[in-house]
Amino acid sequence: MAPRGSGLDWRGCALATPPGWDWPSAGCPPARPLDMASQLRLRSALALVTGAGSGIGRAVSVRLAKEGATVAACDLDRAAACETVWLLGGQGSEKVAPGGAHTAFQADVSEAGAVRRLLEQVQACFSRPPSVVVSCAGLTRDEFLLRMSEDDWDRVIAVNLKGIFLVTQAAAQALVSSGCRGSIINISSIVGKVGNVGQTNYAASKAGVIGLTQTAARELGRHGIRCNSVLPGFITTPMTQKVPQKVLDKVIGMIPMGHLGDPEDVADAVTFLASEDSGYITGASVEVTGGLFM
Ligand SMILES: CCCCCCCCCCCCCC(=O)CC(=O)SCCNC(=O)CCNC(=O)[C@H](O)C(C)(C)COP(=O)(O)OP(=O)(O)OC[C@H]1O[C@@H](n2cnc3c(N)ncnc32)[C@H](O)[C@@H]1OP(=O)(O)O
Ligand SMILES: NC(=O)C1=CN([C@@H]2O[C@H](COP(=O)(O)OP(=O)(O)OC[C@H]3O[C@@H](n4cnc5c(N)ncnc54)[C@H](O)[C@@H]3O)[C@@H](O)[C@H]2O)C=CC1
Repeated sequence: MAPRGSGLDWRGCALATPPGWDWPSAGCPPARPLDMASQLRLRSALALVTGAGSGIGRAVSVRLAKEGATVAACDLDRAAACETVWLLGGQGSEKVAPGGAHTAFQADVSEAGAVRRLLEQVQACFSRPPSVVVSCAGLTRDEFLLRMSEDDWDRVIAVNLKGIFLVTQAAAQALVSSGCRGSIINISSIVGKVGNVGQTNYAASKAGVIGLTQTAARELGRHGIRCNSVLPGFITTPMTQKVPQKVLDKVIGMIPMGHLGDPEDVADAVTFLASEDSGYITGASVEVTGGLFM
């Protein structure tokens, strides 16, 4: 906590003051009463993160935990989810998880039964539904339209769109039946807004996520459940490693901020939407793109 009269705000950032100005200790503006506990915007939250085993989902898990949330880290890849929990300092897997510890779960979000079991396991482990739900699980199967297979279309839609439908529905059902408020954040993509060569399947799935989330926001607002989409641009993760270098070189030149984003850039936006700092925001699409395709 910044001492009174230090010219620093409640976060310890320098206040914009005229040169030579010295905050009179009695006269400085009331800093937001802040102790360590109130710095933790999510200290009472249970957060379910899908796709938590890599890239953006892992960064989201780390950031939410830093803000005090208990994280249920879910991934198709159990080992990757456990590695994320280890990074958070948690011990468990759903078999031995002590209540409250960060915990790893395995599920294929494209399968209805797996998602139903996931929400059952999370509630059995923590005796409550997750009040923060972040759907990061996703994949690409890029190909030109003229050559794209039905399987490439089906798998991308199943994971990226149906998976978010299943997780959003199961989480909302648990929250509504328990009378709990919540914040659901679905990871779309700027591709869902503008399309992209080689991604008819992926673009359709991500555009669908936006419409799904806006509709969920309309239906769930009355229950105190907010639903928002985040639309990242090119973010450095294993997913973008597959992009041909010549395409990557071209797109970097199109980004007003001149560089690719990091998973932590997305995690910061997600954490804002998860917290009460965004308490009157629902149905929004938040672009984290460095200005690409603004
Ligand atoms: C003028 C360039 C503008 C680039 C704009 C790109 C904007 C993308 C923003 C995305 C931000 C969010 C990303 C996200 O949500 C996470 C992801 O989805 S990461 C994966 C993104 N995927 C792609 O961008 C597709 C990349 N392309 C490919 O994987 C392969 O090209 C493909 C499998 C589709 C076909 O492979 P192949 O048959 O081997 O053809 P080439 O690779 O040789 O390409 C032929 C030709 O087409 C050009 N090209 C390919 N992809 C793109 C593209 N996305 N945008 C523009 N041009 C593309 C490629 O450069 C070649 O051009 P030549 O002039 O013939 O060299
Ligand atoms: N990296 C980027 O530039 C961008 C990524 N996104 C989106 O962000 C999300 C996370 O992507 P990244 O972290 O970059 O990718 P990533 O490939 O690093 O991580 C994706 C994670 O999802 C998991 N997953 C895949 N299919 C699953 C399934 N059926 N069930 C459960 N988990 C599954 C994978 O195991 C992996 O751990 C995705 O939805 C992606 O579409 C959106 C815009 C840009």
